[in-house]
Amino acid sequence: MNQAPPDRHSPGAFLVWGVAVAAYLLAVFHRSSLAVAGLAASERFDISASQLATFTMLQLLVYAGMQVPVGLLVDRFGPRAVMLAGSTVLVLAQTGFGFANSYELAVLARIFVGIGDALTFVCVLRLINAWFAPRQIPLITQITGPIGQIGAIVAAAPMTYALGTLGWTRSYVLAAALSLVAAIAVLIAVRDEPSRRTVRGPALSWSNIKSSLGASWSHPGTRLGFWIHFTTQFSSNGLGLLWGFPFFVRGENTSEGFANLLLTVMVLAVIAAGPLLGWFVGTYQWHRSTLVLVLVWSIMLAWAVVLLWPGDAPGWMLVILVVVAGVGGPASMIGFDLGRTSNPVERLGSATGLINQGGFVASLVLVVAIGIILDAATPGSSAAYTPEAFKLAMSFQYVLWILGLVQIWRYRRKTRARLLRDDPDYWGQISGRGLS
Ligand SMILES: N[C@@H](Cc1c[nH]cn1)C(=O)NCC(=O)O
Repeated sequence: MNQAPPDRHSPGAFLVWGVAVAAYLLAVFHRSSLAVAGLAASERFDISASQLATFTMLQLLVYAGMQVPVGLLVDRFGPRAVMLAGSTVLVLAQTGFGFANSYELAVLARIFVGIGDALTFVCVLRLINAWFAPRQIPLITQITGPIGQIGAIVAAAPMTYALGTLGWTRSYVLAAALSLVAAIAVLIAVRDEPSRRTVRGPALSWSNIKSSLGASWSHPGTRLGFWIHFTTQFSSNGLGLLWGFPFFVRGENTSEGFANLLLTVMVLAVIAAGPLLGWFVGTYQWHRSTLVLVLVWSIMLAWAVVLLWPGDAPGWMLVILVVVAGVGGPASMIGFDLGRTSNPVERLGSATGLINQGGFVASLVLVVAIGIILDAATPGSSAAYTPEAFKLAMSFQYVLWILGLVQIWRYRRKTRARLLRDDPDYWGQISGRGLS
């Protein structure tokens, strides 16, 4: 007889989750710790703006490229071991970045920051699945994403202060020390499952890898998760990671102070929206992708108003834009919920890794495309980009949205059909509350 799923989390779940989320928050902190150090980095390594942007692009590239291997590692060695490796790599990489005295060494260190960062998030989701009851998982997952994003805020002011008072090397070594504390906490407090400190999956042979990835990817729910992640988060990532500040200041003629305020409001919207979306996803499972469609249309509409506004869009409209675009961040977490309900727990790592590539690939394409369009639309080698060039560059987002929406539409139909085929009673079990 099938056992009913537990209704409550296991004892100790919040301790394990708290430590894992702290390690993830620190990973986001390291990911973002260069954003405020741009000027100091330019001076230290004697580099141009495009060399500086290379750091961000490389980090995104490494992060996205690592997701599938990381997912496989989590399924093989369990989240505890992989998370421990992630925190350790971050300690070494940030220390290396602190001592790097050439651009090449700094790039190498940043690549390892990307690797350590990539090793963390998939583990957190796997731990949530092992420790919480199925009905709690959507909410806890949705809260996790935004809490992690607080790392980006924490990176801003304290890092600026540390760089100003302690100098480059000591600031980055101090930042590295935080992840050393996280590594020790993971070692002591995290267990892969309530009943076992460590779990081990099948050996990583080619045939196992092929069958695990093949099985995850062939389920339309994993693909739907990928395209949801792809379509929802690139707009806020593009603004937050690189282009938001220059777009507001040069493209919309705001003051620098207001541009910073807009980026802060965006992070606050991310944090506030997480629990609301978590509640919705947990309550209306059947309507997960409908919510995503409505949110993506809203983001597209807000951008259309700003880009088509004659002259500069008013400040209040820019506030609406960052709030609506910001909600896309937590909305991308819905992709992971699709991965969860479409894959058995032994394949959750690889499914999560596949899905998590989506948003970061889209963000990378956007960040690069905006740079290329800005350069092409600006005469000579000048970096004095005009508002018109910015409007054209930001319009590139519609290419990604249209591609993403078509794929979401296709795979949501297939996912619904597959879930009902696998379990004809699925609708009966969740009706009134909700599918994809
Ligand atoms: N979508 C993000 C998380 C998020 C939640 N709210 C805003 N952003 C995501 O994919 N996270 C993975 C990671 O490593 O950060």
